[in-house]
Amino acid sequence: IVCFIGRSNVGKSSLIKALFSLAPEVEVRVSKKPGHTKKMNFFKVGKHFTVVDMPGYGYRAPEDFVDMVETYLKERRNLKRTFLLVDSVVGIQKTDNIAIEMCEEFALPYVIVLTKIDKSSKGHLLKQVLQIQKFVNTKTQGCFPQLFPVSSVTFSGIHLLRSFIASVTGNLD
Ligand SMILES: Nc1nc2c(ncn2[C@@H]2O[C@H](COP(=O)(O)OP(=O)(O)OP(=O)(O)O)[C@@H](O)[C@H]2O)c(=O)[nH]1
Ligand SMILES: [Mg+2]
Repeated sequence: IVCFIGRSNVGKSSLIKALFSLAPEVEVRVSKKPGHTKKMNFFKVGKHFTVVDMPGYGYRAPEDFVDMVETYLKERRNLKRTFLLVDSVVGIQKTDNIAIEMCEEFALPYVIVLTKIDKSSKGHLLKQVLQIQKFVNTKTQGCFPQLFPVSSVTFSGIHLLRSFIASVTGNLD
């Protein structure tokens, strides 16, 4: 199992949709309104692999978010990796820090994915990437050292992330 967490509207559902665009049995709902995903959604991919789309935290998050998500992340034994999505336009926000602290506290192996890279200029993106990379290198323990910048609109970075997920879940063919 791998799961995707991040602030409301950061692009979790869109990313899952982009990653599994080749697997038509995976049907992901995306909405313009933040706070769209209210429950944890489980998508079975193949026989041995499940993806979890989590509700977003922050703005218009469901009230039981903390209970639902924290409890899940804390107790899930076969959770292979947690993908923590950060909006590349605005970088790491307060609520992202809370999620990062939660991953650190539960000693979850997690990976930071930068979303919506089509929205900012190359220069702005580079600045955010360097800043977040420095944060990862100096302030985190459980975070994978490489960032994955992606766009669900242009599909930039999607192939690499898909391969990474395949390798951590043992689904490489
Ligand atoms: N430009 C751009 N827009 C994106 C990208 N990914 C998502 N969006 C837009 O961002 C909005 C939110 O996307 P969702 O995938 O629903 O976000 P979410 O994180 O699942 O949101 P919640 O379910 O509310 O937590 C939608 O309007 C998407 O079209 C991207 O890579 N580039
Ligand atoms: Mg969603």
